[in-house]
Amino acid sequence: MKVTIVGAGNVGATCADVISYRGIASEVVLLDIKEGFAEGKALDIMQCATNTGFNTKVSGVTNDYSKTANSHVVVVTSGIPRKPGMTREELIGINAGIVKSVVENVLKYSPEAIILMVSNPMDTMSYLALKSLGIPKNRLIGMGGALDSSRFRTYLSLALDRPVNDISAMVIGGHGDTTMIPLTRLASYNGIPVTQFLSEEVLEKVAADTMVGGATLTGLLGTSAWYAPGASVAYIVDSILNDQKKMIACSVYLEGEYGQNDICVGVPCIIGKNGVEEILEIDLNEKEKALFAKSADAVRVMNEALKTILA
Ligand SMILES: NC(=O)C1=CN([C@@H]2O[C@H](COP(=O)(O)OP(=O)(O)OC[C@H]3O[C@@H](n4cnc5c(N)ncnc54)[C@H](O)[C@@H]3O)[C@@H](O)[C@H]2O)C=CC1
Ligand SMILES: O=C([O-])CC(=O)C(=O)O
Repeated sequence: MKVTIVGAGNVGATCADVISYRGIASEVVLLDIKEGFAEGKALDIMQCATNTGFNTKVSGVTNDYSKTANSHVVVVTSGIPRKPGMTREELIGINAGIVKSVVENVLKYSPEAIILMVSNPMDTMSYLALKSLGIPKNRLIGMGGALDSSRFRTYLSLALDRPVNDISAMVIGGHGDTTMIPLTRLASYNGIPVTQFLSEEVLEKVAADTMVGGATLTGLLGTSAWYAPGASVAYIVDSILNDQKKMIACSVYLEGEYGQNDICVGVPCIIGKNGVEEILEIDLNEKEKALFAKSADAVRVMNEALKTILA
């Protein structure tokens, strides 16, 4: 199976690395506009093969979309990342134009591909890609909830001082500092609600830390994170290519689910060989429903901004 990753920067190269060493795809193509950059990253990753034991073929190209032909999955990481003090939403002016031209080129050579959107502001970039390409909605997946949920689980694990893989928890809503909704009420430690172990005050701090998880890392690193984002993309690609039907919170197009229409925002989905195979409508309480509606409103404001930016 072939995976193309557009943007060979921090996130794109990490995706290629994780997908390769875990043997998720047989072929990975990295594409970037910077001359020679994707070629260099691909060679470097390929030269890990003997010492980490994978056989994935990794290649890099400078802006030559013909080399991406017939990809099963295309991951879009092209665009600028934020700097400390910025929001993801501030990236829209530059990233909207990049994402639009990238996905149009991608589709020319891989008309059946499932597109995995990473570039920020991710919910709006997902909406932009879906609307400008007119592809079926099951083929457009925005990556945000997988990462936000892994951060939520990490902070819960630190608060509980228990192994992270014993913890189950999910973040839905927009992929923004103020739009994420960590579902604390439903988080569990081996099936036992975490509310039995952690005080309300601690849980509130865990939720707040999760929401600004990306901003915290941006402050520490000077640019946004890449290891966990790359691993989160690989997790979704694995579920698609190996038809694992994992339940993953992803930004997908809603038509009535959760009371929302004509928007891409994070909800629990079943991800398999057809991309988004099902949207799960879980029971939210009144407070969670109100947060979800507010989150969707904020994403909608960004979607509206596309009209002026791309005019
Ligand atoms: N959805 C999510 O959870 C996450 C989203 N992101 C977003 O992913 C994007 C990439 O982040 P990084 O990899 O850290 O940035 P980066 O700057 O390291 O890499 C971006 C790459 O895109 C390339 N690029 C720019 N325009 C292009 C075009 N037209 N065609 C092909 N390549 C092009 C650049 O040359 C650069 O190599 C950012 O928008 C960032 O905000 C980052 C982490 C998580
Ligand atoms: O924080 C950022 O700008 C990048 C991102 O989306 C994340 O790491 O969650």
